[in-house]
Amino acid sequence: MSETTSSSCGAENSGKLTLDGSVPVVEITGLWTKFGRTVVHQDLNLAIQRGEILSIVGGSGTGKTVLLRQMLGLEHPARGCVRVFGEDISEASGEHLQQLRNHWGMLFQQGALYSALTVFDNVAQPMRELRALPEELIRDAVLLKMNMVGLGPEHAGKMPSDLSGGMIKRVALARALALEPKLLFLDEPTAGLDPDLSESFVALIRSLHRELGLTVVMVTHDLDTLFALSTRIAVLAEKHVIAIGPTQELLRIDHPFIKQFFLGDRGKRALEALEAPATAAPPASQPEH
Ligand SMILES: Nc1ncnc2c1ncn2[C@@H]1O[C@H](COP(=O)(O)OP(=O)(O)OP(=O)(O)O)[C@@H](O)[C@H]1O
Repeated sequence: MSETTSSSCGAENSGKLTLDGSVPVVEITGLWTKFGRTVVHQDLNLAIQRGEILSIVGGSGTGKTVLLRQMLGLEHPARGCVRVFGEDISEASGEHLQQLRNHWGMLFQQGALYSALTVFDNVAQPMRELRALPEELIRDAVLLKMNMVGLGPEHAGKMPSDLSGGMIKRVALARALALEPKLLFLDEPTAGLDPDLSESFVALIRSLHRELGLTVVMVTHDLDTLFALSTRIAVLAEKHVIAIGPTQELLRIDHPFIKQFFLGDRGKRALEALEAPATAAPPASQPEH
């Protein structure tokens, strides 16, 4: 747990979430995160607008995951303010915090499925936790979510240990979308996938983002995924966001990390691939076996 002193957004929570885009979906101002004497974030500012795919990049240990954890209310600011849907996340508790959580989905790096539950039960789990939905409705909703991520009903009874890496990601994504969130957090969404699976998963995220009008916050080291999906990229260095903007704008910034990250060999290759004519990627909804 990060060290907590005085987080402050300057005003009390209204108890109502602002989902209409009239305020940023996530708004971080003057954030400090500390672990003992280690300062991870220092006066960090970041605003994420409705509908964008905002990616956070930075060197190893620069605090990307901790920043995601701040947005999820899993870490506390030492100073500063983290608002999600207009509400101070560190002041939200109980039902209010649960209400906030119901409006976002999180895809963890390893998929993080419950190994003892079937595909169906994994996707159903957030709906069952609400304790308000009848089982017939859950059944239909689970099959719908599975279909959205390209998984047919024949996969419903499988256990996570029977699934390929790509299928695990799809099930985890279906679970993240179970409660029809407005905001989706992705932590290394394509880690561990081979290039073809990675490409089809990126296509899936892109089409769901468009169809569902999602706001997406992503951390990724994979430059192909980064360039293919991001509408804006926030660069974390020197304990704060040193630059934010679309890829082409960042390429013009004269900063050693940005130059090395975007215009190093890997960056150049990924940018060239992006500019090359699109190859025939499998349709996003194509079932995976
Ligand atoms: N619970 C914790 N206690 C103490 N220090 C922590 C804790 N969590 C993270 N840190 C430290 O905070 C810093 C940022 O960690 P974080 O995991 O956010 O980095 P990252 O940018 O995601 O790195 P990577 O790209 O390597 O995954 C690191 O120095 C890490 O050791």
